[in-house]
Amino acid sequence: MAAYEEEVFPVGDGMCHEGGVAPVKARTIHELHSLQKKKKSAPTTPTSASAGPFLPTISEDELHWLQLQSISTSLASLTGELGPKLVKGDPARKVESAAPQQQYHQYMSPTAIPTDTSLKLTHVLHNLSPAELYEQAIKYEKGSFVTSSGALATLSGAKTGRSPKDKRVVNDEATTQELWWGKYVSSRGSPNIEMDEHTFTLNRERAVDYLNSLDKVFVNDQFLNWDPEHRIKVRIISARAYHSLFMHNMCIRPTPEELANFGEPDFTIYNAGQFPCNRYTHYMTSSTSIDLNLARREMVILGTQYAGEMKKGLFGVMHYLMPKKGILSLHSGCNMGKDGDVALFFGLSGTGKTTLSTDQNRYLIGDDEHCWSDNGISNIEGGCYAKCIDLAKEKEPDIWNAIKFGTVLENVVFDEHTREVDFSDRSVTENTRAAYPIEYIPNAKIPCVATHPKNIILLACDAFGVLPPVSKLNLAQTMYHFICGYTALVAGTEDGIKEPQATFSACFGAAFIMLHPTRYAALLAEKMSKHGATGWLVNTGWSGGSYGVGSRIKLNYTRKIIDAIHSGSLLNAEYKKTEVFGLEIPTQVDGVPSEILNPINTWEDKEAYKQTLLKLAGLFKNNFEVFADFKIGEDGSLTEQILAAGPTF
Ligand SMILES: Nc1ncnc2c1ncn2[C@@H]1O[C@H](COP(=O)(O)OP(=O)(O)OP(=O)(O)O)[C@@H](O)[C@H]1O
Ligand SMILES: O=C([O-])CC(=O)C(=O)O
Ligand SMILES: [Ca+2]
Ligand SMILES: [Mn+2]
Repeated sequence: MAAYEEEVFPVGDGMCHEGGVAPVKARTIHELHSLQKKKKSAPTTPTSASAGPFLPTISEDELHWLQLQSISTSLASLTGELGPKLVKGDPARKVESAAPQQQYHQYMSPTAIPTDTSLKLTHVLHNLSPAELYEQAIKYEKGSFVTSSGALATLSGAKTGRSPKDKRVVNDEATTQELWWGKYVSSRGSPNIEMDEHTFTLNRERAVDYLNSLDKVFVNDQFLNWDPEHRIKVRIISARAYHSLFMHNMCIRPTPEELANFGEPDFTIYNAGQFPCNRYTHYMTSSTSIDLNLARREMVILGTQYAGEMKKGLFGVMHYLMPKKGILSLHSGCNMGKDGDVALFFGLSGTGKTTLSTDQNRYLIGDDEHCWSDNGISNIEGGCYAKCIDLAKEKEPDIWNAIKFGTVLENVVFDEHTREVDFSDRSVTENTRAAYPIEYIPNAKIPCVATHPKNIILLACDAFGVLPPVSKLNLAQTMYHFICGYTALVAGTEDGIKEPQATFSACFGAAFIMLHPTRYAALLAEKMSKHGATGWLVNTGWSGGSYGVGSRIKLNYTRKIIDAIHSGSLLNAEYKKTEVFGLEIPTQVDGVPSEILNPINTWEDKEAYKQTLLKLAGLFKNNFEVFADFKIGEDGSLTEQILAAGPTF
């Protein structure tokens, strides 16, 4: 009581103090604000072994100067004009003090002629932290909100998925020989449609001009591939905080020391997604263009703001660079058991790579993109990209809990007042996504590397409902199904689609591969036999009938099947061979009703089952015809076996 009275009625200096606490140590509001911020540190991906203290060898001013010089060079036109005049920091923060020469950097070419662009200042927001990017997004980007769990909800605009038909690759002296070229996009064909160097330059100029016309650009300098021996330095220049935060989460984040020593990037993305390409430009068939120039090591994005375009664009680059070194790049998830057994999860979009590699009983190495080298497996990325349509806390607790501060939530719908997300709402798109740093999964293994895999799990979401929930594959069958890359989903949003749509996508990722599929297949066969890995085919799709009659296999059953693969118990189970596809199916799996293991048991109409099975077998046969002429590996001896591993009917 006495103490309380003393606070309210202070005695001593005779002045009236409010609350009696020590007064703030500032005399002006400006001074007060300057007290609020401490010296900044760069956000990083944690490394298990501490990198040691950051000991800069040059001053911070010099470092910023060098970084701006490098970025100005990236943004300079190829015509030899002046590069943009760059300054670090938010344009909303005034740069009044110090002489302008010390403030900005500009790329100078000897013959440079000033242009209006080269006279203005562009602010560079270089490797901002998630908090800074949140502020940028919320202040300046319509459709950006903090959700009740702290994630940043954003809209990707008109495009809510990738645009494979708008991808172009420069056909030059080197690539004309090396790449797997296609003329048009089909689900089974090559994704690489050519463009020439000149047209690339036109689109590059368009993107660079757009970016240089802005008051500010975001620049991310980051890494790909957790194997230090094969790491790639990437720079992403973009116009939206959403894009910068997405890549911050998805690529590997440098330590302050690594950022100081970053130097020049190995690959640069110019993301001018808000600005369309010019439809009158040669090779353009829409207002969207995603252009890859492997010689220049550059990618240009025009006319789409979907962030997955950057993620998968870089994946394509890895699919080119890695096989050149004998390293296999894989569209797969990866996790590791407590005893060190490693599993890969292959599968097309929506088949369960992220869901099944995120397992509370195992260490997560990565959910989507890996390399298999002589050193073992390494994740390419620093984050995960989970589908979140119908996400439920009980079924996928780790993914649910990862949707917190720092996570980008794309195209979800939320309560306007509470900001609670309704994961079942498909109003914007079916393809709602969460992008979060990998360390948001509690049992992620950092660094994200592992030994050679013991199990290779091929995931197919078979909406025809005729593939068994699990089958054991021999090497030839594994190769056959890897080359086929089958899945069949039902487009949930489109009216009237009752029939499942079969998709065959070579190597479970034809949209991203750069070389002929047999090149990757040969590497997989070589590595699987060398390291003695076992292949499995897991159907995460329909049971008890096709889509419309049956239902999707319970996630809980699929998890039990995966558990039995990991533990080794399924390897020693009793097997029966199926007709047509010749798949070895177990008679029993712990925690799974035995009758569902052979799909015919779950179909009421056995005749319909047989017809559907033959129909799917026919689709497999047609698809494989284009690969029948190719030899796999040096002597091609595996080719005959692979051809024989398909369905017979
Ligand atoms: N039995 C099942 N097994 C796996 N996933 C299931 C199952 N039943 C339903 N699902 C749902 O299917 C979806 C699988 O999506 P997931 O994000 O794992 O795809 P992905 O293979 O990682 O695709 P992408 O390459 O596009 O990221 C999830 O939404 C998951 O909840
Ligand atoms: O790239 C995307 O948009 C999502 C993804 O992982 C895939 O489709 O394989
Ligand atoms: Ca995924
Ligand atoms: Mn993917």
